[in-house]
Amino acid sequence: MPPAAEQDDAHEEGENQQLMMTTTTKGGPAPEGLVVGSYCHDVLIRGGRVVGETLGGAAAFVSNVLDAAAPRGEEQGEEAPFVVVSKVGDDFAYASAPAPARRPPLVCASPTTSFHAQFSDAAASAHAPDRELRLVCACDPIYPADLPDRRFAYGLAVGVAGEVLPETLERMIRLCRAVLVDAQALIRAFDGDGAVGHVALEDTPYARLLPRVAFLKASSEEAPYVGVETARRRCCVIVTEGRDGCRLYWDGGEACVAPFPAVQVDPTGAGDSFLAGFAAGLLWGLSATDAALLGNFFGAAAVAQVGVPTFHPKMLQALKEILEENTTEYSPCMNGTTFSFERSNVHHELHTALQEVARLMSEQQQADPANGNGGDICSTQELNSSRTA
Ligand SMILES: Nc1ncnc2c1ncn2[C@@H]1O[C@H](COP(=O)(O)OP(=O)(O)OP(=O)(O)O)[C@@H](O)[C@H]1O
Ligand SMILES: O[C@H]1[C@H](O)[C@@H](O)[C@H](O)[C@@H](O)[C@H]1O
Repeated sequence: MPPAAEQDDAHEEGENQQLMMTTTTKGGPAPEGLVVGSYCHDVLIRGGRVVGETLGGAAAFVSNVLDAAAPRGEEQGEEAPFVVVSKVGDDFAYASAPAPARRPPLVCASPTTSFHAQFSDAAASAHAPDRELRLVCACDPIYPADLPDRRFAYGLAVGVAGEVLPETLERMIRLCRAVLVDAQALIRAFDGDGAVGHVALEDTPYARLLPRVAFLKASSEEAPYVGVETARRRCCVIVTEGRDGCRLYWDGGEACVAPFPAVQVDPTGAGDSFLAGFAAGLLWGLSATDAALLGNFFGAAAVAQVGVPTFHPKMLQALKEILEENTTEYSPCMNGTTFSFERSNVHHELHTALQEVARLMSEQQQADPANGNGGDICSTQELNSSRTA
């Protein structure tokens, strides 16, 4: 007997089933998500010296943003409805940090995934890599059997060290109606020293799954390995462009979405926070191009703080009001067989309102940089030399 959640797979195959997501009227339960990818240890190094140690892993940044911005139904209490499947070792140092404390990882015999991020002293340009990453330890992969045996409205595949296996992504696609994937989960390769490189997506076993993925996000560094022109015929591709914002490419159209201003102190987690903000925007019922504004908003918020950012409750309240004003139903753009991609008539208003919140947030951080440091041990001052305008 197949697991309960897979019993009706047979009739769904060939129906592009993950593009089907029912509309939920506001006031009803908000759609539940599945986030797959491991938390990790990030060691930040500059000039041969450790300048910070922080919680990392896309799952940590993603949980943080979904908790801040995903809609939640009145009955669903304080926490946004999503499950995280993540693996760490018993050396994991951040079990009591908010994201892992709320959604604890599976603890296994291998050590926690750990990255050394080497920051260059040269001022980062918008697209050049501003750090070199080296994988120092890799925890166990996440297997299909590690995923819960039930259905989810949406899934986020956000591995950092190849832990989301092709068969795990395939199972996510079966369990979730819409799957959003970070290309870094699919195309990273590590040399003998752990240095992070990339392989062409087309040469990986993930390529055949693309037509069943809703959105694929890649950084501008990863985009050439994704092959945007081929990939956009299979799913919507979003390329993030650092302080220049992002671009969306779908079959038949594309859009450029403006960034928000930020004083960058640590670029880590910008892409992760972008993807979660984008997913939250879709969940609120925005079109993909409008949802990318929320992605850019959270990407900018991420770079302004070291490690997983903290958000001021007043900022979150303002954001909720803006989203409630500009949307009518959860996920109406995910019904039927097509997403809505185009810029809508709320785009401009949404951008202006979010810009005002971003401005207040940035003023607050400038006035009290300790606020923005989220309690991490890395000195903002030390990383400030990588500031971008
Ligand atoms: N300096 C910045 N100013 C404003 N917004 C930024 C800045 N850097 C990044 N962002 C926002 O964050 C998004 C993601 O950034 P980026 O393209 O650098 O991702 P990334 O390279 O995948 O990041 P990471 O691997 O560190 O998570 C951008 O599309 C943009 O919206
Ligand atoms: O914590 C970070 C973050 O999740 C980044 O997005 C990823 O590129 C790094 O590998 C990871 O260490």
